[in-house]
Amino acid sequence: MVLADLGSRVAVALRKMAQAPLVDKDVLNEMLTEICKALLQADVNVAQVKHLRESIKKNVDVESLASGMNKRKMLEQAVCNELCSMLDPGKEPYAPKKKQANVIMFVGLQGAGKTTTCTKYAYMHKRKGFKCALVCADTFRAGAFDQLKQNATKAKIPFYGSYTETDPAQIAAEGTAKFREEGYEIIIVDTSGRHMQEAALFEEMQQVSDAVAPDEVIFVMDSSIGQAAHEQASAFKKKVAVGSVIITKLDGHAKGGGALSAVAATGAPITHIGTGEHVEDFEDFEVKSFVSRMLGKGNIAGLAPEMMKRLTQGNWTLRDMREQFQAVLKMGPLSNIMNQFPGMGGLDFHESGARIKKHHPLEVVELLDQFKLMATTMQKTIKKNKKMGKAGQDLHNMDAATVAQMMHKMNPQMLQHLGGQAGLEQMMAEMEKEEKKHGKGPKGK
Ligand SMILES: Nc1nc2c(ncn2[C@@H]2O[C@H](COP(=O)(O)OP(=O)(O)OP(=O)(O)O)[C@@H](O)[C@H]2O)c(=O)[nH]1
Repeated sequence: MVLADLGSRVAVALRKMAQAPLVDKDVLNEMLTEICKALLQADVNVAQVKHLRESIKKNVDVESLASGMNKRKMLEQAVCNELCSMLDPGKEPYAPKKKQANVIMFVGLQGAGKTTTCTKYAYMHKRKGFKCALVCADTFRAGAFDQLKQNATKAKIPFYGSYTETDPAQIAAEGTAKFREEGYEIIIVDTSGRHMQEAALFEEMQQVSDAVAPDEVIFVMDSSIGQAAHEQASAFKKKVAVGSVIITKLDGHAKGGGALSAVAATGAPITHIGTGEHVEDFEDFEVKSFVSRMLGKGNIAGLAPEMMKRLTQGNWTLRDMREQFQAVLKMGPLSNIMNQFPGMGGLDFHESGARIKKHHPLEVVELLDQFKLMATTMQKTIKKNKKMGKAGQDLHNMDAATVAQMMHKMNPQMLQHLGGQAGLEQMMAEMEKEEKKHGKGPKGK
């Protein structure tokens, strides 16, 4: 996802600033300009970027930075805090309660992923022990009921809908009443997608809301919506009481910044993110860990030091990989583990995890080859950079030819997932840091 690109661009700007011999107002301004440019290009709302810039300028004391040792850390923290406060409206989302009916209404633009997300939400809560049911109040899109029916059946969740009734408020009222009577705890009402220009549909959404009196309204937003996100989110908020937000399709190549900054328009917290088309591709959203993952501040040390050590030292054998995979599988979904690695936040390991579990020899070999290629390429480049380091050149200033050569060698899909050149550079820098920590760095460094 492009958000990983944003993270590495912010990290590059911070690093450049930390390397400056003297940090004065000009250097700070230059860094902020670069960060703001990156944020705008990721579709973060213009007003919010302006606010972030002003707030950092106000809160960071350039004089103390000039004499302090931890310039980069301090600024990184300031940027991190600002991004967190942008994503955190400081409000607790609605928490469904057991042993009572919680009616949750889903709203959003056409194609945002509401129907898919309704099932994901129901499935997640079902696994937490709630008795869940789905109501299809989308009479606008032909096939909407069939889609919900299909998803619900697959996830073994009861559903309600109609092929003949055309009034969505009527269906919603009937469905919720039926499930209330049957003692369901989470009753999810899926509504049709609409644009703010479609006044009649907005009216209809309000009628559905009046008919079911939801305990919570969830606004579902596609991460690729861009700068329009703010305006659309505000329009929904004006009509119904949006209590929380779910951002979908964060697995794709969307810039993401627009949807994230729309949180400010609704004043509602993001509770979950959609990361794929499958029912399990759904994660809880936690602001701090999301921002630090986005900025590439993963947690290698705490999670898989042995794995990283072997990779950076070049002792990466097929046997090692098999053992590592087995250990990793015990720890949870592979995507969760790999996302802890700086620079790997955008990699799609969902498929990989599924493939290992199947244990088909050919598929496992193909997967291992993919990793081996990456490990070898990284190792070679790190060695090359050690030489460059002796010649007074640093990894961070790796010449374009080296990067181009490396990009050429890598599987284009993997490269894309790594966030392109910027993501790759950042990952290499983090690996070099790890290597130094393990005492294998070039002499005198
Ligand atoms: N990659 C990816 N695709 C998703 C995600 N969520 C939904 N989709 C896909 O997005 C498309 C639209 O999703 P729907 O659930 O039909 O959207 P909707 O908001 O109900 O659509 P309307 O009823 O027309 O408003 C489908 O092809 C889904 O599979 C996600 O998190 N990642």
